[in-house]
Amino acid sequence: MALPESFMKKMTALMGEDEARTFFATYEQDRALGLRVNPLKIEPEQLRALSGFHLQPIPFCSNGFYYQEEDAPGKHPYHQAGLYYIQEPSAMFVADTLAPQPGERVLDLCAAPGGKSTQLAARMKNSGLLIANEPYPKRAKALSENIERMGITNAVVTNEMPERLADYFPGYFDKVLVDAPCSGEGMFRKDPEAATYWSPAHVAECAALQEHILEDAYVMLRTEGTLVYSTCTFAPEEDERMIAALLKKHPDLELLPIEKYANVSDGRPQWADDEQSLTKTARLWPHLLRGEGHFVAKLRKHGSASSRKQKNAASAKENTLSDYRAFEEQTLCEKLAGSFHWLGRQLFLLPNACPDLGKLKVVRAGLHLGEQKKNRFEPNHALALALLSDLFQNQYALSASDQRWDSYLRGETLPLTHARKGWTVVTIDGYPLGWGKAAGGQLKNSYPKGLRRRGLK
Ligand SMILES: C[S@@+](CC[C@H](N)C(=O)[O-])C[C@H]1O[C@@H](n2cnc3c(N)ncnc32)[C@H](O)[C@@H]1O
Repeated sequence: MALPESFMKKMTALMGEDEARTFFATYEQDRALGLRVNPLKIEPEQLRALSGFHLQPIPFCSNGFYYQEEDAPGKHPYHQAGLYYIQEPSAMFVADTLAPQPGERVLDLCAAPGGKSTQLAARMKNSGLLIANEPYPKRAKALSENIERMGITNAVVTNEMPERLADYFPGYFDKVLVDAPCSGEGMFRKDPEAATYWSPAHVAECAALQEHILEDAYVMLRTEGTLVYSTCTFAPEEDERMIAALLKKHPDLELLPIEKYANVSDGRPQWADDEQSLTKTARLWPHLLRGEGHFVAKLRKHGSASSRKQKNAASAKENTLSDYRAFEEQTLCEKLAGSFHWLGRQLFLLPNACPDLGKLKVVRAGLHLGEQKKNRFEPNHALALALLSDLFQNQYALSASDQRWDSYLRGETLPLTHARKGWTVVTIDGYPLGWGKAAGGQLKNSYPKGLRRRGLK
């Protein structure tokens, strides 16, 4: 592929001719394709056995696998069931570096379309609070759909600028990820268009934006909290130099070592201020491993953090839940417990100890249970995707070898062989795909209109 000339000159000056030649040669090779198995729903061996995909472990990411183009996992109904997330292999290294634990408060500040958020939530085992934020509304919607598909229940998706969140959540988070908007040099193979709008000026603009975002992230970190900063670019201005400047500005930040294995490399201090501790940062290079370019830095904040007293979000009163409870009794095998919360007529089950979300623009608040209609409750798609199939009383079982799944995902009505009525979950080899409503010998299709046929044929 054609690379911008000034990019090639710059990389040659940085790397030296020999390394630059090997590096540029990767642009003539096919990129590696990756998917990450969703441990909230399935184990890798089960997926391999069920799907027949040609999966090979990605050595630098737990649950990450290379697949072959012919597997076409994006067109498979298991994708719609949230059994995996298709993700660039090197990008999978980042969330494991932050390593969030169940029960923690975690912020993913630049989160769309959700590769890293869904990986963080899986590591948190749906326990604790993940705020997944994206300032662009359309991208926030895509993020929210991916959170839903993967069956994540502990995430609040917000659509805010970082500075507004920083006013709201000073000193609040145990862990913060800034997967920054960047000049994308590491993705030229995946997204050749990115190479066409590359320029030195764009690198400088990105660096200026990243500096602001990092400042807001710093404010939101509690004392002894951990920050991970990542980009998918090679530009030192956005990588080592960004971290060198951040450390100078905030001497209470400590750069932490990142464990390097499987050809993940050290950052390059000689491209910044020669501060040797920058070797603790990590670089993933396409000529050294099977994946695109990435940079990752991990830091701890030792200084004090100002904080704001946070109220918890108000719980709905039980007497407002009667239609939901009637639906639950007829449809689910268990009563759901926790903090129920109304946003207008939409009912959510909030993550534990969810803060009051006040005037923030919230796209999703935990598990979206459904909508209050006149005298009845209608379930949301998210509820079907968040529970395991044995928690639903009525199931319509499909298999990947039976093309009726295609009709279902296209929004068609399915025939029934029994007279049972009511909300029914449609499954694919035992994994929920969505809702249907049984009546008059048919299963009416409730697969969301906006998702129909997406990624299919
Ligand atoms: C590298 S992408 C994030 C990818 C995502 N973390 C994932 O793994 O799927 C950077 C994101 O930052 C968003 N962004 C752009 N400007 C921003 C800003 N000022 N503050 C926060 N995020 C911003 C972009 O819209 C984009 O979705």
